[in-house]
Amino acid sequence: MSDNATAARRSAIYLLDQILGEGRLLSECLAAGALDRLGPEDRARAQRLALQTLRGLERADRLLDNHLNRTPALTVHNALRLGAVELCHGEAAHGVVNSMVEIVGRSRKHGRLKGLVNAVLRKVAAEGPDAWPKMRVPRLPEWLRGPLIMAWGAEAVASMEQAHFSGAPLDLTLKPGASGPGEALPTGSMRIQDPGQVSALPGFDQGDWWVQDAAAALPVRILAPKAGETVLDLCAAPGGKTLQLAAAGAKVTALDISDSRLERVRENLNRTGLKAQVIAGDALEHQGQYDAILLDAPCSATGTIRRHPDLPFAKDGSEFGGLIELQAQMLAHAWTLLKPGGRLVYCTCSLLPDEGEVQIEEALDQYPDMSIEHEALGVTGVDQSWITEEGGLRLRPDYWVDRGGMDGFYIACLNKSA
Ligand SMILES: C[S@@+](CC[C@H](N)C(=O)[O-])C[C@H]1O[C@@H](n2cnc3c(N)ncnc32)[C@H](O)[C@@H]1O
Repeated sequence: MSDNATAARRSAIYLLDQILGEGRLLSECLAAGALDRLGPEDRARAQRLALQTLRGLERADRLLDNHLNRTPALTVHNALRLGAVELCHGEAAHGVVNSMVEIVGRSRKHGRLKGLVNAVLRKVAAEGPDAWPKMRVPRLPEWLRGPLIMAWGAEAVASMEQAHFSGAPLDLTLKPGASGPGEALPTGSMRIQDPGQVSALPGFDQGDWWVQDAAAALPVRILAPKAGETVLDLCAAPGGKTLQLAAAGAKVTALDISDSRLERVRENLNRTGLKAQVIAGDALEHQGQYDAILLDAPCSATGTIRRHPDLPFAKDGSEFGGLIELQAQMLAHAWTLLKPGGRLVYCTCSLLPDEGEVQIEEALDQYPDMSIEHEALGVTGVDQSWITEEGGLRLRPDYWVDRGGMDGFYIACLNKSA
């Protein structure tokens, strides 16, 4: 057992404690420096272990429940969960068990439970790997499952859960004229199933491409920015869509309320050699007049659970009402910034109709100068069956299932009468 492997496991358990105990997102833990003590390889390993454990948490708990009389303290439970998941993914039993026994044994508070950890994990090592593939696909928590079944039906939600459990490949958006690694998807993105270290892929240093889910690349393809147009990217960070707008030759204003997240936009612009005016500010206070606007509004992010399996555990849906209200306010203000005859793409990486279809239905009722631009959805690779009644695009994680799915998104292109 290497010290590094144990260090990565200890950090993975810390992440699980934060996510499952404190309701913090993985991204928040990372921003707070949770893995700063580790080298790049162990940092990647700790994240991978935590995410893998969250994807398989329901199965791990079922296996562990057979051998636990009562639920142990959270951090010990998380060590057992991580151990169970690793064992069921084929990791060598002695390495996993010894590592978890060492980690728990060193804890001043829980050290006496190392015997329990040893005994339980040995039992899981004996029976878990056979049982694992026969267990049901882990389900979303009820606070999210219920509304999604109401919206899409039980069968669709089961398919989404399968997609969440499978995780996500890496998608890239190419700079116009550049080439990049991977398999070309129907919409033009490139897909790599097992990418390894992203910065080591060909073309990264040259800025030939950037990481962006294939679904997340569609809003800008639908907006179809033209060279020289003034385009406002109202919620820009970390900047995948800003890069697409800039690469099309538009004069881009990239605004976001979070200066720290805008740092990522600046880094991405530098690496790719693309240009945009970057502004830290509140979308609701911004002024100006633009030919086109992209409003990628803050949302529940429930469309990104394939990549962020921490989300259903860290959240409970209590902030959704506030987000839905904010989206409506942002759309109202963005509409005042759009020149007559201009177009606005509204999108959210959400699976909830209240953050997508319903927002646009209500806006179309409310604004006499707003209409849907149906032709905008005629983008290469867009399946006609994804088009919704009001004329938007509904993307789901269980679409393109044979290729590895896509993020859930809602996208609509709105025209302002001249
Ligand atoms: C869905 S993310 C945007 C993703 C981005 N468009 C991309 O493609 O990389 C939503 C963003 O909205 C920003 N945001 C939240 N409230 C805001 C506000 N009042 N004004 C401007 N930006 C805001 C968040 O900081 C976050 O970066």
